[in-house]
Amino acid sequence: MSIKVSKFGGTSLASAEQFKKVKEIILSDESRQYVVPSAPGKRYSSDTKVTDMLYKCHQLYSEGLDFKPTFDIICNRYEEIVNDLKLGLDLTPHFNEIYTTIVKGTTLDYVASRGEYLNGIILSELINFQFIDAKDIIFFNEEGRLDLDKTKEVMRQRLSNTPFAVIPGFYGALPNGEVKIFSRGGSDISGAVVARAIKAEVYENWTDVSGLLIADPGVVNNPKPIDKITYRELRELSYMGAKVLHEETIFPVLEAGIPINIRNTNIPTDPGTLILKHAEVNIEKIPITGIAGKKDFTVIAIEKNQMNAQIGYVRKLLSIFEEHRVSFEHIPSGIDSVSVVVDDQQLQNGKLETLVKEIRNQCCPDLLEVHPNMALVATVGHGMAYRPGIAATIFSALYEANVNIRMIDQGASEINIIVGIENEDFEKAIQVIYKAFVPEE
Ligand SMILES: Nc1ncnc2c1ncn2[C@@H]1O[C@H](COP(=O)(O)OP(=O)(O)O)[C@@H](O)[C@H]1O
Ligand SMILES: N[C@@H](CC(=O)OP(=O)(O)O)C(=O)O
Repeated sequence: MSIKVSKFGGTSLASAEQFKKVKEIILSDESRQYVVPSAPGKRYSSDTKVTDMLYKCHQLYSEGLDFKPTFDIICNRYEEIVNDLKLGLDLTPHFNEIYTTIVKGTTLDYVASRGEYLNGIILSELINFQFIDAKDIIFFNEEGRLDLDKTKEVMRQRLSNTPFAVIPGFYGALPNGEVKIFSRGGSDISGAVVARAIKAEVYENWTDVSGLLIADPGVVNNPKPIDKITYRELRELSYMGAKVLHEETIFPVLEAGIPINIRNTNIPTDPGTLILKHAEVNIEKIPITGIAGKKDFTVIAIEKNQMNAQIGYVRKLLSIFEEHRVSFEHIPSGIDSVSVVVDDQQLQNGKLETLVKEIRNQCCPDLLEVHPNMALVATVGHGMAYRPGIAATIFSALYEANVNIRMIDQGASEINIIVGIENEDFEKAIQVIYKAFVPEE
């Protein structure tokens, strides 16, 4: 029988009202056997996610400050949900255990994971599915990377005896049994792991939008949804900032070819977006699949006469980044020039100054310039390889909007054109590229 794995994001489980919608969705289709919840997210734009409050509790405790008021707000949020759902569930023993574990000096991962843990307990009670703690079936190795083989084996065994279960997202266990979380937004990965282990027919990812949209709805007004998209296009878009799915979500399901279906909890009749190995490209209609971007990068630009003839020059340059454990996003290059694009988060605490000094010493460039406050905008789509003029359309749209392009990079895959622009031009750039490709209704 075909089985669906359904992950519900924080916005889908932010209040009792949202829990009721989730219950209806799950119980309306009995193939929805495994459910992966996130922690309660924002109920309105100025609200705070429970996960953020849990991080805050850990931070306050670590600084020797009183975390009880923040902890109480978290407990009240869960109690409100339980009361409004009229569940005869007493979460007090769980709250007490979490509180005393924090006071004993536990890890950030344990504290952050409790949002999903508590939501899992509530949801399992509401829909009458068994609760399975993710730490018993999702495993990380010593280095903190997901151990998919062990996870698949243990999870398959466990789920074969449990036809209907709720498995909290976002965390698993290290070999020593300690809780370990994925990076932020990682419940998406938990859902993909469960789907892979049981070879689900589909991995449903329920959120607050009707699928992946051509651009971020916070930047473009009412962007069109994408019906179908390939795993690779999704990977490019989510890596470049389309935050509806965690950028690593595709890896567990990729090889097995399990489709991902992004759906809207608030409008469950909408078909959403299907993410597949191959998707037909209708380049006549809209020749691109999506646009995404991120702010806050720095470009370190280097010029050296006859760089192309100096064997090992770029290797020497990149080894400086490696030595200082700084990863880079792109390295666009010319004959006598090369630029290294780095996320600002990698350059804090004096790292930028150290890198610049080392590059000057070891690579003796003719010119070294640092361009801060850069944003990257990626226009993605398989159709690009088949239709000329895509780059020209992007560049003329940006030119007409007076956006200064500082860097251009087209990966070897030909499904992605990335431009580097000033942070302040970020929104405008996405809006004009969208307008250039998507015909108005
Ligand atoms: N290209 C895009 N398509 C759809 N949503 C996007 C896109 N870019 C950014 N988003 C944002 O992602 C949000 C959903 O992701 P997230 O807040 O993590 O949801 P959840 O809580 O369900 O996991 C949407 O509300 C939307 O604002
Ligand atoms: N609650 C975690 C994990 C997660 O995936 O959440 P969401 O599904 O709401 O993005 C976070 O905020 O990072």
